[in-house]
Amino acid sequence: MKQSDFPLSGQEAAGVARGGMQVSAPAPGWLRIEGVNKRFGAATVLDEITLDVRQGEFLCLLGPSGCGKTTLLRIIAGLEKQDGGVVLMGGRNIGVLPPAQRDYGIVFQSYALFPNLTVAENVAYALRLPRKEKAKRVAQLLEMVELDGKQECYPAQLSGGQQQRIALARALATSPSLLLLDEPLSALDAKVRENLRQELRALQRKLGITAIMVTHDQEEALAIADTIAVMAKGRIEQVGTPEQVYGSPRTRFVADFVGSANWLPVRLNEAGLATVGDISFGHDLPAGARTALAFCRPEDVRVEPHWTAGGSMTMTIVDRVDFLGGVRRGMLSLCADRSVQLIVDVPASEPGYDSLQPGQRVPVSIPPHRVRFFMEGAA
Ligand SMILES: Nc1ncnc2c1ncn2[C@@H]1O[C@H](COP(=O)(O)OP(=O)(O)OP(=O)(O)O)[C@@H](O)[C@H]1O
Repeated sequence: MKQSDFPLSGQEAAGVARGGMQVSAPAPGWLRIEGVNKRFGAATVLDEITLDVRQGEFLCLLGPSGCGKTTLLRIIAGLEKQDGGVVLMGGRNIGVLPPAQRDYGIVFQSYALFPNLTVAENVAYALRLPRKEKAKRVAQLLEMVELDGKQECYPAQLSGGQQQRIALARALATSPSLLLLDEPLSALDAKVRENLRQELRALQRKLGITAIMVTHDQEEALAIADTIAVMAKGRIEQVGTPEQVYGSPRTRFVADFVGSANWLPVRLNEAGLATVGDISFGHDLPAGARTALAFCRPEDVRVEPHWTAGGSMTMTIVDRVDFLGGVRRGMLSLCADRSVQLIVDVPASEPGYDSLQPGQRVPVSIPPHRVRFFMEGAA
């Protein structure tokens, strides 16, 4: 990663200016992916991926279409062969084993159930047990996914959400150590998707199983994961908790992909303070830098009831207001420089904000401690 990819604020900025961040190496995970590469023809799809997953952790691989998430999951599963690097599970090099000898269950977006087999036969597919024990285990698994009584149904007789629960029961049938999930909720409608997401998380916690889920949906990843690995163009941009990747993105890509972002072009004024238009953030930029991009989230911007000149407050013009349910999203521009735009989220239920109208002038403030600086031109 280039030095300029790091956001710069306070101590961090000082650290970078002194010649690079001091990052202590994390302890290797229970599942360790080390230096994994993959090419398809001339295209590099995975570029030196290194990732550690703790036992019992729920990790989401999050990124836009084509960034290599599914390929990485398939390499862990042994459904695709890496060109370089290793995959270790509990210290064992599973990267050289065929899929059947790796200890995992997998769920795909398309359910991948056998249409000509009953629910019970689908769930029991991988079970090598005597008949009676098999029936008992199937009943137990169906109870676990709240589909007891559906043993004799065929997949086509079930809803999408129910079919995905069956696929989950089948993946868990042999009590694997690892659960791999490839966009398992993408084909479902919003309400079913949200319910199943919560149930999946509750079940994963209850069983204590390690889970890796591929998704391109940042809201889903934020809601379900212990840890998110944000990917772009075959590389990992950041690994962190949902709070870390949302609140302290390390690259501009992560800031833009996980949630909405405000980017304000700041420059040093004569007093050495970072300013944009008539706002001053009261921060020094990193040594040597005269310009940077100030980043903050829409909910960090405050619409103020009264105008006070100076500091982190500025007068803006409301260009547009969208009602998004829980929040109203205002698109504003600075009166001092109309080319600088701000996205502002205000709680829809708060009195006063429902009267925000296009063309209106409103004072807003951006608390300096909510702002992070990125070098201009960084990825
Ligand atoms: N078997 C294959 N042969 C050739 N190219 C492939 C193959 N599988 C994947 N790719 C290419 O590799 C890149 C990464 O694909 P991958 O499916 O891993 O991405 P992804 O992040 O999971 O995206 P999506 O969410 O769209 O599936 C894409 O450009 C894809 O077209």
